[in-house]
Order: sequence, then structure tokens, then C-alpha cells
Amino acid sequence: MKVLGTVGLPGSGKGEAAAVAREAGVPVVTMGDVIREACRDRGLDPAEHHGSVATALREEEGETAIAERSLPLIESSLEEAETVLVDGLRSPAEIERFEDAFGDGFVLVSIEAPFETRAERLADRGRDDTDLNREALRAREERELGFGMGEVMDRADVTVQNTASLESFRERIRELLEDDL
Ligand SMILES: Nc1ncnc2c1ncn2[C@@H]1O[C@H](COP(=O)(O)OP(=O)(O)OP(=O)(O)O)[C@@H](O)[C@H]1O
Repeated sequence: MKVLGTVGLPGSGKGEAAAVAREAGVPVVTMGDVIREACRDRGLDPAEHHGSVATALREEEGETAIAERSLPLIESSLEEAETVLVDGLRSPAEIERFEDAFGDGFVLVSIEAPFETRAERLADRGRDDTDLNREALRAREERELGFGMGEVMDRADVTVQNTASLESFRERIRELLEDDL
């Protein structure tokens, strides 16, 4: 059993890593989807309220709120697959929760690239307005670092520098999914 968790600042390549996993038949649990679902439960539009609902969940249910809500999804995926990718850890408490649940089977991967590289890639992606706006990107980044993401990145088992070609990054992720770590 292997649960590969990813962490990384906006535009670092988490979505690409998740896409590589899906292509390899590895189930993906996206912690952001758990938040989007909580938004809908509260009758709020995820596009607008994603950040505030994430904060509210942590205030109401504790630092592990989103990890806790992700666990049943991970566990049911593990019934069908040997490896699962969990996209988007944010806080140290979440690492501890997953280490408790999966022991050495939990492997944390930090995906890293400099601000300028990420800003350019996001501008090319252009998924939404914040992708095009450097100030909004900085604000998003600060909010995420406020949840302790820097510490999560420092505690990763493996760091992947996503500074070269997309194909070489995808290859590195395929290796991490396949290798015994
Ligand atoms: N090595 C690379 N070379 C070129 N483009 C890349 C590389 N890695 C990722 N990209 C592109 O950069 C953009 C951002 O990557 P991705 O969507 O995976 O980031 P993310 O970490 O999921 O960001 P967010 O948290 O904002 O969703 C995407 O369009 C992706 O295809």
C-alpha cells in the first residue's frame, strides 16, 4: 500500500502529477474537492468561497478537518488499488493524520518551482482570473503559507524540482508512483 501525498505552491505542478496518476490508473483523491463539496453543502459557490470554507472547516472541526473528510475516500480507493495519490496537502496536522492512518505507506512529495516560473505557467494555463494576476497569485500563496504549507514542504520525503520540461516532470512522477519508496 502506498499513499503518495503532494504539496506545492500554486502552479507548481500538482494538477499535472494528478493527471499522470490517473493516466497510470492510480486513483486520485483531491483535497480541494472535499472543500468544494463542503461549499455546496453550505449552499456557497466554490469558485468564490473555497478559501473561506477551508478556513471555517479548520476552525469548526480542527486542523485535520479536511484530512479527516478525505480519509474515507482514500480508504475506499485502497480497496481497489495498491497506490493512491492525494492531491494538495496544506498543513502539518494533515501530515500527522495521514502518517497515523497509513504509517510508512504515506509518502509526501513536495513539488517546487520558483515564483516567476509558476507565474508564467499559470498565465499560459489561464484557467481563471487569478492565473493571470500576479498580485492575486501572491495573495493566494500567502494564504496557503498561512496554513503552514512551508513547513509541510520542508517535511516532505521527496522533493521534485519542476523546473525543466513537462515531459521530464511527468516521467519523474511516473517513477515515484511505480518505485518502492
Ligand atoms: N515542467 C513544466 N513545463 C511546462 N509547463 C508546466 C510544467 N509543469 C507544469 N506545467 C503547466 O503549468 C500549469 C500549472 O501546473 P498545474 O496546473 O499542475 O499546477 P498546480 O500545482 O495544480 O496549481 P494550482 O494549485 O494553481 O491548481 C499547467 O498548465 C501545467 O500544464
